[in-house]
Amino acid sequence: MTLALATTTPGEPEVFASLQGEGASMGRPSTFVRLSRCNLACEWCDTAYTWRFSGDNRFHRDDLAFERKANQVMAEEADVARMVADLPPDRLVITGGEPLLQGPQLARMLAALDEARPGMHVEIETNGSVAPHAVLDARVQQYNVSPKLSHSGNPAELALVPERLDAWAADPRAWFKFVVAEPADVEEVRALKERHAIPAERIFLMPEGRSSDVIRQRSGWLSDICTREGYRFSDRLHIHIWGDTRGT
Ligand SMILES: C[S@@+](CC[C@H](N)C(=O)[O-])C[C@H]1O[C@@H](n2cnc3c(N)ncnc32)[C@H](O)[C@@H]1O
Ligand SMILES: Nc1nc2[nH]cc(C(=O)O)c2c(=O)[nH]1
Ligand code: SF4
Ligand SMILES: [Mg+2]
Repeated sequence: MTLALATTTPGEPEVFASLQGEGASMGRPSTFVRLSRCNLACEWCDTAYTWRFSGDNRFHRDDLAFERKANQVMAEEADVARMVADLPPDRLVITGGEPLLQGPQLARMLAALDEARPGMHVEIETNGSVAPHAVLDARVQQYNVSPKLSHSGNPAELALVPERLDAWAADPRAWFKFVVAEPADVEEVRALKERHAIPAERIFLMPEGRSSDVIRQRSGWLSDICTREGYRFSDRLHIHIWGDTRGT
C-alpha cells in the first residue's frame, strides 16, 4: 500500500521535524509529512511543486490517478510510519498538497504509527473542501482548515463547499486559518463567518507571503483588523526562521 508524497531530495519522502509555524499550535515541535496532489490550484501556493506537475493540471480531478510524477515519490505506508516514529517530536502535522485526498492511505499509515509509537498528537492541514475519511477522522486531534478566498484564483464552487464549511464550523477540533493578501479579503472572511456560524475565536487571519519582508509589511494592517474584530492573528514563524525552504 502506498502514499503519494512530495520529495525534498529526489526519491526521498518529505518527512521532517520542525516547529509548527502557523496557527493554534505555532511553536510546537512537530514532525511533518507532506503529501503530493491537490484538488485546488492557489495562485500563490508555496508548495506548488506538490501538485503542479508537467503541463497544467488545474482542476482536473481525474489527474489524481496515482502514477509516478516528478516531485512525487510513492512510499509504503509502514515506511512513512517508521520515519515519523524515528523523529523526536510527539506531534505529527500532515500536510501537502491536500492530504484529505489520500484518506484511506493516511488511516493505514496512522494505524502503523500507533503500533510503532502510540499516542502521537495528529494535526491535519487542509483546504477544507474535502470530507475526511471516517477511519482517519477518528484518529485526528486537530484540523487546521484554510478555506480559499477569491484571491487564490480557485473557482468558489470547488474551494468553498457549503456543507463542508458547516461541518468544520461545528467540529470543535477545527481551527480556521484564512490567508489574507489585502484588507478587502477580510470582507469575504466576515461573510463566511456569518453564513457558516464560525466562532471568531477559532478564526486566524494569516498574511499571504513567502518572505519575511512581505509578511511583516502585511502584519501591520492585518493585526489592526484582528484587534478591532476579534480574530486571532497567525504569523508564519518558519518563514522568518528559515525562509521559503523545503523541509522546514
Ligand atoms: C500548502 S497548504 C497545504 C494544506 C492544504 N492544501 C491547505 O491549503 O490548507 C499549507 C498552508 O499554507 C498556506 N499557504 C500556502 N501558500 C501560502 C502563501 N503564499 N502565503 C501564506 N500562506 C500560504 C495554506 O493556506 C495552508 O494554510
Ligand atoms: N514549519 C512549518 N510549519 C507549517 N505549518 C503548516 C505548514 C504547511 O505547509 O502546511 C508548515 C510548514 O511547511 N512548515
Ligand atoms: S489548497 Fe493548499 S496545497 Fe492546494 S494549491 Fe492551495 S495552498 Fe497549495
Ligand atoms: Mg508551508
